[in-house]
Amino acid sequence: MGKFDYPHARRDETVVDDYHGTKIVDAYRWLEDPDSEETKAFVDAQNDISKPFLEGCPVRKKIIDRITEVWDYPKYTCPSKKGEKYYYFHNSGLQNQSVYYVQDTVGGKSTVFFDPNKLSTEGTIALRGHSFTDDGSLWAYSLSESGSDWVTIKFKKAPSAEDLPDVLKNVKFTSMAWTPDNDGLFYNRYPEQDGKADGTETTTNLHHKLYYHRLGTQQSEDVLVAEVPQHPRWMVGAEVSDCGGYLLLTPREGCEPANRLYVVNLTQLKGAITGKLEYTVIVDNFDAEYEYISNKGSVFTFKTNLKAPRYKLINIDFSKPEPENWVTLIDEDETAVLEWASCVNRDKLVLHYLHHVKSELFIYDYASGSKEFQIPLEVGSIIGYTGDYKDTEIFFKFMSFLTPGVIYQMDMKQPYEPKVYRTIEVQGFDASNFETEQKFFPSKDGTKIPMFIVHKKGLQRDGSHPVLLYGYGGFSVSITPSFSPSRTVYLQNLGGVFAVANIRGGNEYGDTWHKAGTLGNKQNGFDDFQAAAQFLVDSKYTTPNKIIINGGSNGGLLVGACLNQRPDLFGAGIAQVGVLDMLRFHKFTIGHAWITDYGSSDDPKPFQWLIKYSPLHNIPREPKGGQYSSLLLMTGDHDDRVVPLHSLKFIAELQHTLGKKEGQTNPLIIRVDTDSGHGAGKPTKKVIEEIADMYCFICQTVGLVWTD
Ligand SMILES: O=C([C@@H]1CCCN1C(=O)CCCN1C(=O)NC(c2ccccc2)(c2ccccc2)C1=O)N1CCCC1
Repeated sequence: MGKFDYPHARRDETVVDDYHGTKIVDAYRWLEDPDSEETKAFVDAQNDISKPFLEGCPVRKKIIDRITEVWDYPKYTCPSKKGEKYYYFHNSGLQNQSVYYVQDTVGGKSTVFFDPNKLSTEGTIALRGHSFTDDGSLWAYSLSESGSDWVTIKFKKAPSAEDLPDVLKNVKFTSMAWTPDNDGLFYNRYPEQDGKADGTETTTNLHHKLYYHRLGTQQSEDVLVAEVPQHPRWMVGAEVSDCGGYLLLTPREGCEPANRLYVVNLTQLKGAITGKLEYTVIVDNFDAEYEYISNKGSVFTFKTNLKAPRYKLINIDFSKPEPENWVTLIDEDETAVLEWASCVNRDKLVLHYLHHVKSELFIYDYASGSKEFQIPLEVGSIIGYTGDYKDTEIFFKFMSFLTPGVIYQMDMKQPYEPKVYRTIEVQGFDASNFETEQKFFPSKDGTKIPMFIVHKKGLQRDGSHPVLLYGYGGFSVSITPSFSPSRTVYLQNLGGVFAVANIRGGNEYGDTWHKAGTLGNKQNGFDDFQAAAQFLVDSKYTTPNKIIINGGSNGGLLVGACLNQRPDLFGAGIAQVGVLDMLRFHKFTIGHAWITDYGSSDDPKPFQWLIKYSPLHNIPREPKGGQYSSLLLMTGDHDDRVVPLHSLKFIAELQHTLGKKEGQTNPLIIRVDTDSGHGAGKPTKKVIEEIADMYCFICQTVGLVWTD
């Protein structure tokens, strides 16, 4: 590998911050301005290096053609009943966005209800959220452009799909809760801000507010119904109860599984909604999360982690809301984590548990909280579910590393008999040639960590195989088995082994597991991931120079931190839309919401945690093993979840520190895509291009060999 002639980037070492007495230089602070000519020139210069390198892959065309071929299979979601009709999303294979269909009966003739592909030539306008009225006669939907978190809410009649003229702008992280009379919708928006609000800006998002929009009026007439001016970071979620009688307000401060709980009795709300809503306080602390499931009159059921880190269901009677009157309906399980619950047919509950990272699905009697039935499942994940408190049927979608998808239908009457409604198939992929193992390995502190390993059957454990090791490790996000068509190309044609380490910080074993990978414990997750790699080496799957670590978002931080700490353990890393400047992340867009997992450098103790692992501030001058691993950073110009400046500053610092060293022959490059964001809603064309570039990168750095 020839050495790279990295672009020159101005270093301004006069930019020095004082963190509680510690001086920290921030030499690439100027890269925090996405609109400066200097930053744009830096991005172009970086793409001028990465693009030729990625396109130089000798098997690039084979990779693109095979990923495209294997991707081109029909995809479906579970049908869901709204009013008298059934709706489902379907992608014929390579459509940039899935299309929303409506039909009279399940499996009957269907027509297009909404096709986002018609809204833009490149498919960069995506459906981000949507909400039907309880009777299915109206549909509110939110659209995002180029991957930004900013959305525009629009409305249609259902099932006719006739457009309504209402348009709501400046909306982000929004609830969409209809009032029972279909009069209007509760939604969230931020105050107007100076400058751009298209996803390329870095402006911080504060003062999330709840408004009520009456259908048929202008947004300027919308009523501000709730705000928390004294807590600008708080976000005010809202939900209307199944019965339509209550509005639940659930303020949160960021991403912690914890919220306050206020309630408004909508039936007592005389006349129209004209101003701030009077609410009753049920919970006024962040000790736990309370997620609404359903209610019977004033008795409300919530999923909570209150003294139950693996979650449980409780009943709160709003006529006597004091905690001493709260009743546990379904207690916390000793090992499995309650992930979600749903009321169906008014008298049943469907509960989804994660048991050693595998899905379990149960039917409970709502009134008594007694378990009635366990739905038999293969080893894998339930990744889709539809059901309604007033309907008698449910649909659920099963997926695993080697199962593209199976949708089941089940009626809520005994004897419970789930029936296969639809099997999703991928032409040319024969799952019987592969196998999935689940292993448990000890981390640095002895904690047992689960890991899934997927590979061709009959694999010789001779240390010769490349391993793509994926991780996340934060924000109570569990990484469960899922099918990826492009991964079959890596397994089949590149002879790779794929592994997912369920490191601490996720929700795999409940909130204890989450907390064990956050704040002052964040290094536990990095230790877990490094131990995963060591386990794969010791078990003779691979050798360090054949391990590629990959993660996105918080997983991008994982990759950056682990490469800094153990460049000798990893041949390559791919960090997508990563959080890499841990001292300044909270200053941009919604970054302040992550303080719940990371802490803030504004406070002395969290500063001490952060400075120890922040990727930007811990690049090794003399990397263990002789050189830094091959690194590909990926980001997009409209990523306003994790702003691109993280990746720009990190690659600049890396190339400055290591790029000129004789021994640094591994590439240190970045790919900055345009009209692209954090990931949600990314058009299929861009998804395939991104994955192809990733495979081209690992082919050329770790030395994968293509076999047809
Ligand atoms: O993107 C992220 C993290 C991961 C999970 C969502 N997220 C976010 O940054 C989501 C940002 C907006 N947001 C909150 O700050 N709280 C959420 C929420 C979402 C998921 C989990 C917990 C809270 C919320 C607000 C109001 C009502 C309901 C929910 C929400 O949507 N990161 C990027 C890098 C580090 C973390």
